[in-house]
Amino acid sequence: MGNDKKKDEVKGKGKKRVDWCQFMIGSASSRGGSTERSTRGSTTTLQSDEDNVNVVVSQLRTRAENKIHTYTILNPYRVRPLSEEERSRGERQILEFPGRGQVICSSTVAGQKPKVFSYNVVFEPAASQEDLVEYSGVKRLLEMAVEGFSCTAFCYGQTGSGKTHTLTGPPGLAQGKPDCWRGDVCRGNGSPRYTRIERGASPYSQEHGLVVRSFVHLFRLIHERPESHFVLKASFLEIYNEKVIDLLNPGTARKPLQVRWSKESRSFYVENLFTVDCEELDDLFAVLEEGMRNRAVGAHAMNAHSSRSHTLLCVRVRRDLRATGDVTCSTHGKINFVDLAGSEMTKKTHSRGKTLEEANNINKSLMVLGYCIAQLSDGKKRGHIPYRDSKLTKLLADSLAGNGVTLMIACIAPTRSNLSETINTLRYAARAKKIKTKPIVKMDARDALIISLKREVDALQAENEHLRTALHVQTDYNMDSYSNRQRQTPPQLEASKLHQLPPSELVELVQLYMDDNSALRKENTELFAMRDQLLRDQELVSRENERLLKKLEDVNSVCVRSPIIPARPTYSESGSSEQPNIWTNPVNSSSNSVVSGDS
Ligand SMILES: Nc1ncnc2c1ncn2[C@@H]1O[C@H](COP(=O)(O)OP(=O)(O)OP(=O)(O)O)[C@@H](O)[C@H]1O
Repeated sequence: MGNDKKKDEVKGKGKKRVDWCQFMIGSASSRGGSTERSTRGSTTTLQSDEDNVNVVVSQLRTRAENKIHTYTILNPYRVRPLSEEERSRGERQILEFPGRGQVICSSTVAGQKPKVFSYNVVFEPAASQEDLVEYSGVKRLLEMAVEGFSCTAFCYGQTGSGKTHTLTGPPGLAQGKPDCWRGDVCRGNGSPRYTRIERGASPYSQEHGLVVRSFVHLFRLIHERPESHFVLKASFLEIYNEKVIDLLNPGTARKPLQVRWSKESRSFYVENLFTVDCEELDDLFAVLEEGMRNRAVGAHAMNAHSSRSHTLLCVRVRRDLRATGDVTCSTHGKINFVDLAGSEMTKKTHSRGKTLEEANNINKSLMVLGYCIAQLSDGKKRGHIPYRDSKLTKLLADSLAGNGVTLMIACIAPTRSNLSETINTLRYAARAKKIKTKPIVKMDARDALIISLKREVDALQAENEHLRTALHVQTDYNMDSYSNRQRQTPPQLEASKLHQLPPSELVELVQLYMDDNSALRKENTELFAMRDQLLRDQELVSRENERLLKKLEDVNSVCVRSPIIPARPTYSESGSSEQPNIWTNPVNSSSNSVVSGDS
């Protein structure tokens, strides 16, 4: 009851935004052509050749969809522009972008060589939020979530490097107009530096980040699949000082939620986390708005609106679709958006008191994440992975090494004063690039079983059709041969007339019955032998069918999304004698040999 009221409260907050959402959808699609300009045009904001980007995305497509089961984590990185404050201090951008996904960090020590890092996708300071959505691979991630994969997009990097900006835009945008901050105390912690965002109408903004744009794209994908029924549920939590707090139910700040291990799904989950059914795009916006308003934000020397917690916004996508015939199955995909709190050098941020405690907790959990990434990326001597050492790594375990697909966006600041943190982030990213995950579609065990049984039944029906055809020919032939060659059916007499027959005719009749009986017994033995032979043949056919079905499934799974191969293999037409028919019973020849043996 309380939950329902809360759901209505959260969802109701998004309702008045209908115009904004519709406008967003219209605007986003109408702007589709302009992205080309930003990658190829004179400004060259996205510093990577398009082919490179496409290679990344198509690798993801081929591997995940064809269930080849290894996938390298995508990790583009984004360099934020110099801030006004940095400019006023006379700081300069020290990163160079020579092209082909390279970034050069000039050394601060005289005579030392500059460090060169190389990536698939680099977003230079002038890259727009739209570029990020178009070329980071997040659209592909959303498609995969709709198809039933577990996907995660997260931003990491030092404090003030632009993680929150990349995910949700400038401070306050996801909740209302930017820069509409008040001096309210957030979450009653007594610190005047903690601010609460004033709500207000938020018109469409170019500054909206990955999350809002992803929501719009997600709904577009759903509308493009009218054959399926979708159910979306969203949750939003934060990990603040190693405590899990439900951002849609901030009362949990007093009684943090527990992270538990599920034996069934073999992953960690948050107990009693509030989830909201999202039937409309507005509902998702409402979840984002509510969560962003409740998250812990603070100020320190390096960022006036610094996130003091890690947040995880999860949208679960259940898809009910007709699998084969009248069987419906459900896939369970999800997309997580994770905004990590930034690593901090407390000397630089001048953290004290509460901010210092937060910084220590943030740094500790990021250090555990770093260990996990280092272990996972070391393919050969992969040892114990310390997921259990922090709440963050417990909740990201599945994204990092499980059955998920992950996009890690490394955010970096361009100035000399941040060089050592920048190099750390780039090293982190280089390690993360080596991690492999094994994406699989999540499906109900019951649904998966029904589908496989249905397939088996279809295959057996086809097989039986073959066998029935083959058996008809043999049975008719054999019955004919018996009646022609061996059996002389005795005349049918009524029992009452038997005693009227003369003894000689009676002897003859008994003889006839004895012959017929022995012929039938012989026929019976031969039919049994034939039945055994057919059972053996059937066994062979079944095995062959199983093999062919497996092959067919393999071929199908390889072809199903390939742009060059038709979605389904074309079976050879019945009239064509050149190509072997995939359904031809390979044991026909052995069945025939039974027949020829008999004749
Ligand atoms: N690409 C960008 N374009 C314009 N401004 C940006 C960009 N990236 C970041 N900024 C600005 O830089 C400031 C710091 O960014 P942001 O708060 O997103 O950093 P952060 O990495 O999330 O920091 P923290 O870890 O402390 O939360 C913000 O004012 C933000 O609007």
